[in-house]
Amino acid sequence: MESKIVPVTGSTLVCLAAALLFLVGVMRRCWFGEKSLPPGPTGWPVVGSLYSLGPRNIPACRRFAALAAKYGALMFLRMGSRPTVVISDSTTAKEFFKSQDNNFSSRPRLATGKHFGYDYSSVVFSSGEKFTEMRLIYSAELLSSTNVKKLAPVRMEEIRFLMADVLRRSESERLGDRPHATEGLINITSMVFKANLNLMGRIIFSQSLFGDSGTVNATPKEVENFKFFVKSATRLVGLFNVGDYIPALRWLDLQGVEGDLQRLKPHQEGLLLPIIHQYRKMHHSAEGFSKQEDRRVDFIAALVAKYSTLSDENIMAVAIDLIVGGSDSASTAVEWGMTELLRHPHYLQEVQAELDAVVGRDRLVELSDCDKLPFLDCVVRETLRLHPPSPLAIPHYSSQECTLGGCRIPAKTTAYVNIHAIHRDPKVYTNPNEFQPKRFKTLPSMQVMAQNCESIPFSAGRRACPGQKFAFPTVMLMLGNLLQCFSWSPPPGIRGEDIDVDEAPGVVCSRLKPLVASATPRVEKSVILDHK
Ligand code: HEM
Repeated sequence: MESKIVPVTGSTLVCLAAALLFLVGVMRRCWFGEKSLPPGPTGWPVVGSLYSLGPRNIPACRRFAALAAKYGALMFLRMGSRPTVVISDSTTAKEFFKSQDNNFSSRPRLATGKHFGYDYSSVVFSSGEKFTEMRLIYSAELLSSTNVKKLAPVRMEEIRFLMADVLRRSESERLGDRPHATEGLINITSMVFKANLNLMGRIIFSQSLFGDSGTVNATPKEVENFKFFVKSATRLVGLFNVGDYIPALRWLDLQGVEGDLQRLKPHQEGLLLPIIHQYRKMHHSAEGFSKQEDRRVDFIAALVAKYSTLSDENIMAVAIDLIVGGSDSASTAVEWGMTELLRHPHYLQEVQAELDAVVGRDRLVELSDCDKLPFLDCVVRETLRLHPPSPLAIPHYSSQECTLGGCRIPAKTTAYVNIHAIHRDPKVYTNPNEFQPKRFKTLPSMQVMAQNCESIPFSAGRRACPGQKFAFPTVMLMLGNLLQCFSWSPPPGIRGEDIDVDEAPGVVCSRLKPLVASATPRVEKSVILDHK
């Protein structure tokens, strides 16, 4: 019989090579007992599972949770060319933070870290020695227990400004100053965001960006540009930028992310650079900072005075970390707290009854009251459980191959801790999708639940939020004072339970649409306005 010679084409070679690779893989596993990767979607060549995640208008934490329901609490997928694991329950999270905390304490290098983190030098975006150095500076100069105590009066002042703002607005509503009914409503989302941004501005460079507290040396245009920068930065940090996951496509900048990042640079630097230069000049002047009373809790002043090795860019990077990360997450928590209380008026009344009993109506709620307000504490914990502001934390990145849940995780894997999924685990929480603050009356303390990774709104391990000690009371005090000073009701014609809970897609999971409501003062004006 005549033997047929099959011509060797390019595609035959590719098939042969693929078969050979597969065989080698199987043999390695047989001979060396190599563990397999965690289960997960197969994905496509080049794009991996990037486009299998579902509609982009749904927050990524929900898309990952839907996939985890199919593949399990430890899931492996390729986001473009990046190997990625997603952790979706407390058992796996506990193992992750216990056995792999060091290994996964880096951050993947994404375009936002290059631009906002000035070449990955900020706390949020840095890895390795730079991260250790920056975290130490944070602890020493800003977020230690002593410093957090020093910041309390500044926070109280900004909370008072917020109450005064709401009061003014509610009065103009009642006096019918506004031609359209909706114009007089309180836009809780924007007012609380403004208050938190002002608070972070005060802490970082002694200036508020809105209103008249502090001393703004920048021109109104520079301030406007900076506000625009903060809003845009939050949006950009929240995107899955295709160029980060498929490096070959980076130059195409399909979503325009790199372009936007470049364009924002003058906006962010227009305000920050002159402040840093002014501080450097003051530091070298004969008077130094000693006579600048109002700068005593100012973070940039401390960095300029004590860390001469930090460049202007390093300092801008940490300022941006704090402004973008600190203001948006805390205001998101307050807006969700108000949303749920408006949806559940009996809880709103219960908090107000507790405030009346403990604080009374002739002063504002202060930090020293927080320990005596157990129901308000439950409301804040339940809000952070059901609506964690950073539901996927910030991606972690491994340096070495390791084992997790009995599976092999390759080196250089990106890890997402799905806090949203962990907080809705029916094994830990009954009716996990419902807002039931009372559940925390019987559940263990916040510390114990954090150690067990059952309640981790601030994440856990080495990269856990360093702002927690400041942020939790901030949320409690903003919410407490909004409820103490005002009676709240949904906009006319809308029932509480009909207020939507639609989420914006992004790293910080805020409301999709701003929360608006009617407010009527329930304390004398003087309680808010007359302050010695
Ligand atoms: C309710 C408010 C807040 C929540 C829920 C929150 C939550 C988080 C979460 C989940 C992370 C990621 C941790 C990880 O990657 O595993 C984080 C990181 C961070 N947060 Fe917060 N945060 C809040 C407020 C603040 C405030 C007020 C500040 C500053 C004063 C702050 C500063 C930071 C910084 C600098 C990081 C990066 C830490 C690192 O990369 O090592 N946060 N936060």
